[in-house]
Amino acid sequence: PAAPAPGMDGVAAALTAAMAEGAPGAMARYTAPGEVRVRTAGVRDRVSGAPMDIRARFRIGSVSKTFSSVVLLQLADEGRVELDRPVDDYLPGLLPDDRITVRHLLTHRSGLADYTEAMFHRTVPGFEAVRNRVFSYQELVGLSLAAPRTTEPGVAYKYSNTNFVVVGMLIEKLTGRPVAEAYDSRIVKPLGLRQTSYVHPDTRIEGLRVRGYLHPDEAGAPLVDSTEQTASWAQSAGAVISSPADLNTFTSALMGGRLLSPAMLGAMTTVTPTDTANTRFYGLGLRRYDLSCGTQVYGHTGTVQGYYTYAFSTRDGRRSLSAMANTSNRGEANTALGGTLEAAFCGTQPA
Ligand SMILES: C[C@@H](NC(=O)[C@@H](C)NC(=O)CCCC[C@H](NC(=O)C[NH3+])C(=O)[O-])C(=O)O
Repeated sequence: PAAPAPGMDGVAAALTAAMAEGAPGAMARYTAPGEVRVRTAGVRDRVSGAPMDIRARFRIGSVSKTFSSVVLLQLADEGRVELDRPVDDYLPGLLPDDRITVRHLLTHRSGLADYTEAMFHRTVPGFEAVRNRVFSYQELVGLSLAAPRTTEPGVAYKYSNTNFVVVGMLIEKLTGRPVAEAYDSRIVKPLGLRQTSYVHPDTRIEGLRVRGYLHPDEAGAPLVDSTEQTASWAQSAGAVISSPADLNTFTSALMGGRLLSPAMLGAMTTVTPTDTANTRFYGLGLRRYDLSCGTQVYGHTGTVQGYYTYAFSTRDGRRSLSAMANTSNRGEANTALGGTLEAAFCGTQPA
């Protein structure tokens, strides 16, 4: 039997709490030198009753932003893009303000409005309106530019999916190839991520999958199975599909220095605070959470219809956690799932 793992009891409690808040199922995978620990809870399919399965694939939402950031930072390492140059130098005329730099996109300091706020103001109607639609990057940027900018460039942090849509456009302009090929050749293949794919605009999750269930805005209304969608509203800001093991491999490899030069990883992990409590930070397409035990973890969170994701590692990449619950539009479930971080990295017992 495995050695006692108090942290994993806390992880299991967090998964149970996420279910109590409305997730049909949840799971987490924790890796440390010489150990892999797994907890699963509930179901991955409410109709068949199939139990949650740690091998299953799901939509990782904005954890995709870290994949996109890694590709762009590799291009910066290769001298093919400069972070402090205006986006206008690379995508002339796309943005209305040539003071917006590449770094402003990666740090959410561009001031470009987030088109998803209007798109998903009404959760289920908004989702149903776009779940089978295919958008061009240009259309998504157009939706953003129809709304007022949120800040002068560089002045303040304001999270916006638009920033990583433009990052996707930059990657395709600089490489001359679709962003899917960049993920594949620069991350998926080198790290052997067999469960990770970018299939936009295909709506299916191939293979062993977790079905996602969206909570409507109306209390008591039935869950909506949101598994199949193009995720075209998100693309390079949120359309990657992966698994717990692949997310552990990805965040560990990133923080362990396998994907970027030490200088570029240093730039990526140079953060500014995003909360008043000074425990949440953002770098370049990367979040930092400062946990109660003093451990700092780096990675990203994800929210896409039917799926909440956390994928984080310690700064040296030696310890990593990925966690998922197959629901969304239910903040309490997301917060409960987030409890896996403190439990796993700080070894806390259940509350
Ligand atoms: C915040 C998160 N961001 C992401 O993962 C990106 C890709 N997702 C969003 O911007 C949320 C879109 C609406 C989700 C929908 N909500 C609504 O429709 C609300 N009316 C839902 O909860 O499924 C992150 O960076 O961690």
